Amino acid sequence: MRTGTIVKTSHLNYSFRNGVKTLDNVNLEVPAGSIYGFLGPNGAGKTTTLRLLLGLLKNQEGQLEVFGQPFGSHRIEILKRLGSLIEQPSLYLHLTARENLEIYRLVYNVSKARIDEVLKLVGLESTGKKRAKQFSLGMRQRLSIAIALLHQPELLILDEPTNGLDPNGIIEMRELIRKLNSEHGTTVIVSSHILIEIEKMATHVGIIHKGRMLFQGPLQELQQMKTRQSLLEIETSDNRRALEILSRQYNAQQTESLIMLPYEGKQETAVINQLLVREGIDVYALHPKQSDLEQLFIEITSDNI
Ligand SMILES: Nc1ncnc2c1ncn2[C@@H]1O[C@H](COP(=O)(O)OP(=O)(O)OP(=O)(O)O)[C@@H](O)[C@H]1O
Repeated sequence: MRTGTIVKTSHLNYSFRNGVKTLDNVNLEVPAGSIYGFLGPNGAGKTTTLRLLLGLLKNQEGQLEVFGQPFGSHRIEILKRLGSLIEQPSLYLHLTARENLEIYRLVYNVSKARIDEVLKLVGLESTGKKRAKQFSLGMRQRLSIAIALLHQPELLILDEPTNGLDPNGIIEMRELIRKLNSEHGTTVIVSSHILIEIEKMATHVGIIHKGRMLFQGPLQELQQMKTRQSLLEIETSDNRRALEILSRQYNAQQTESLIMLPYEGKQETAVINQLLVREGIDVYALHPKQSDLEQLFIEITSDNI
């Protein structure tokens, strides 16, 4: 298995014709052997980034490296080593899974035996004479992945592979991704707009929002950040004394003009206010502060996207 970084982008910028920056300085780093969850709300720029990685869009600005090689000058070599499912799968619906694979086998020039291997890998080995048009969406997705796996790619790029799948289909897709990664050492980049989905399978996470990366790192790091509470910023007539009083009960800290402590909810804010007022301190502001990331989680986990 490869070690190091398998995909690296530096200062990637991209604008469609309207002049709006769809990607703004995107620095992606995908470790070899990882399941890299590429997370962001709809329209964040995930597909655009992945299309650039596959050469489906012409790079405008910044560097793209895959397998340690610059994409521009090594396009064909790179594409031979990766597989992808980025648009609707193009399957022959009147053909069986095996027949579909047979067509692509000839395109990729791989052995017949590989068809059995990939069918087994994606769990479609017993679909027999069933035609693809009789398949569920999940089965079609898995057949598309089987096609993408025919040439044994080291890197698999999947754009929202669970979109439209039923709960069972989602679980099967997740298990397939995990298996490919753990048993075959395939590095997988998988995009999604659903935080819990990424948390269930990714080893590393990149979060993109409005074309900008807000977080990138191991999943554990993200989880630590998530549990970190928001801060309550307090401004008073006498911050020095207020700090003294609050420090008796809270983990309070002072910056130049503010006191900050972990935000625990509105009720707690009222208690803090009373405490200070009782001590004769005027409270000018009590302001819960949300980080960009926390705001993003709210957007990602809200139902309306
Ligand atoms: N061909 C295009 N021409 C103009 N604007 C585009 C085009 N493709 C995408 N966009 C815009 O670029 C932005 C990013 O789109 P992109 O498809 O990369 O987002 P995404 O994160 O993959 O979200 P989704 O899951 O909705 O596809 C969006 O505002 C989208 O409307």
